[in-house]
Amino acid sequence: MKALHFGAGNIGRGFIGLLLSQAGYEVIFSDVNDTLVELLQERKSYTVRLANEAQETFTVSGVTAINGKHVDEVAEAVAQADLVTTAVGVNILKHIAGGIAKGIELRIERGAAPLHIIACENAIGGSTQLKEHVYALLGEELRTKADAAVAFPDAAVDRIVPIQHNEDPLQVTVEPFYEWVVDESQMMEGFPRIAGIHYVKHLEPYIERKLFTVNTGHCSAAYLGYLQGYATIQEAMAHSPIASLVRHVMQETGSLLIQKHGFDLAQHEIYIDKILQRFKNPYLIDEVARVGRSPIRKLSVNDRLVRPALQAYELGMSPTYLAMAMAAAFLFEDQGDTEAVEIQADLRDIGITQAITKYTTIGEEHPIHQLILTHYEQFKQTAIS
Ligand SMILES: NC(=O)C1=CN([C@@H]2O[C@H](COP(=O)(O)OP(=O)(O)OC[C@H]3O[C@@H](n4cnc5c(N)ncnc54)[C@H](O)[C@@H]3O)[C@@H](O)[C@H]2O)C=CC1
Ligand SMILES: O=P(O)(O)OC[C@H]1O[C@](O)(CO)[C@@H](O)[C@@H]1O
Repeated sequence: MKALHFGAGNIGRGFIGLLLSQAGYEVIFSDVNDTLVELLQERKSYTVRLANEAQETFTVSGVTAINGKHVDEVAEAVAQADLVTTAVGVNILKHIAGGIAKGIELRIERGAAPLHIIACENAIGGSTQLKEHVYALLGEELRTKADAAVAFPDAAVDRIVPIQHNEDPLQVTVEPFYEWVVDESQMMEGFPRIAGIHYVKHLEPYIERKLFTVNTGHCSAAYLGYLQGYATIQEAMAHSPIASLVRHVMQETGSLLIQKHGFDLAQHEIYIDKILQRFKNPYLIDEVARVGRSPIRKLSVNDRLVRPALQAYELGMSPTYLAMAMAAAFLFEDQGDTEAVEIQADLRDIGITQAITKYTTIGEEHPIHQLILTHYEQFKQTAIS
């Protein structure tokens, strides 16, 4: 069985590629990074190390790669695959849609078996978003045929894999924990289950619990850590006022999740505690710049800060800690991050009031807008204590 995975980066090699290989798939990566592609083609294997005391190491073998810049090669790989997965970044999905659309066309011409395409990105409805990009490239007749031949089940993926600075560019160090949840209600009948994936009938509670706890908490630690001058999440979380604020943010989203999805309070506290420990993992060095990356995406209406804040507000809560995290996001500067640079330019040109509305969609009349503004002004005056 062949799995074509888009994105031979940290999650691609350190999580999805590893799990699919262990489940018996021959993994073919598609990437636009020539070095990664050439090394995978040459060596056909790489190692994954667990970030714990034992430093257990796995060798993933029988893998190869194709260059994602060669669309016809990508299309042929899609046509021959038994499964397609992605971990390229949600903003990149539109760039891989062309090869996937051509591949689907080939599959339909050849009468190939049905295919599942699973986007493993930090986003609500990642596979659905990919489907929209792909379908936009197919004519009406092909779209109708694709409905019967291809499914795009949404997924939630959780494993912390920092940016790597290893001598061997293919080696990847990952935290021991992982969770991959797939919406089986969007799958086609008779598709073989993959060991290691948790299939659920309703994904929303799982993706919201993960995105609004792990990702909300993590980016809060990054933005607060940045304000305090820390370079890594481990350093930021060792500063107890930051660790305490991050817990408050997660408890705020926790109240929402418990009320909305009926999670058990005690179990959710345990979930939060475990995640705080994962952030502090002393065997990983996770840069604030990575975890805070793409602040425009992270401040957007359907992402980890604004979405839970608006939902909490609708349920009668005042999301003050989420507003604090958003305020900190507006102060995040990184010359290497085009989104952070764009926000800072807008702050100079249009000011914070209009920037809040522009990036979060939360208008000046909304109480959350005022909360963000208040925290922003406070952060500009005083350090976190
Ligand atoms: N690193 C982590 O801990 C986690 C990341 N994620 C999500 O996984 C996705 C990937 O994240 P990372 O692995 O950290 O990023 P990464 O930057 O390490 O990997 C992304 C890979 O995609 C490749 N790529 C870019 N454009 C491409 C294209 N057109 N075709 C094929 N490949 C292309 C890049 O060259 C890179 O190798 C993101 O959506 C992220 O939010 C989800 C859970 C955990
Ligand atoms: O990949 P993104 O969405 O930029 O955000 C980084 C996030 O990815 C993760 O590494 C894994 O979900 C989180 O630790 C972190 O919040």
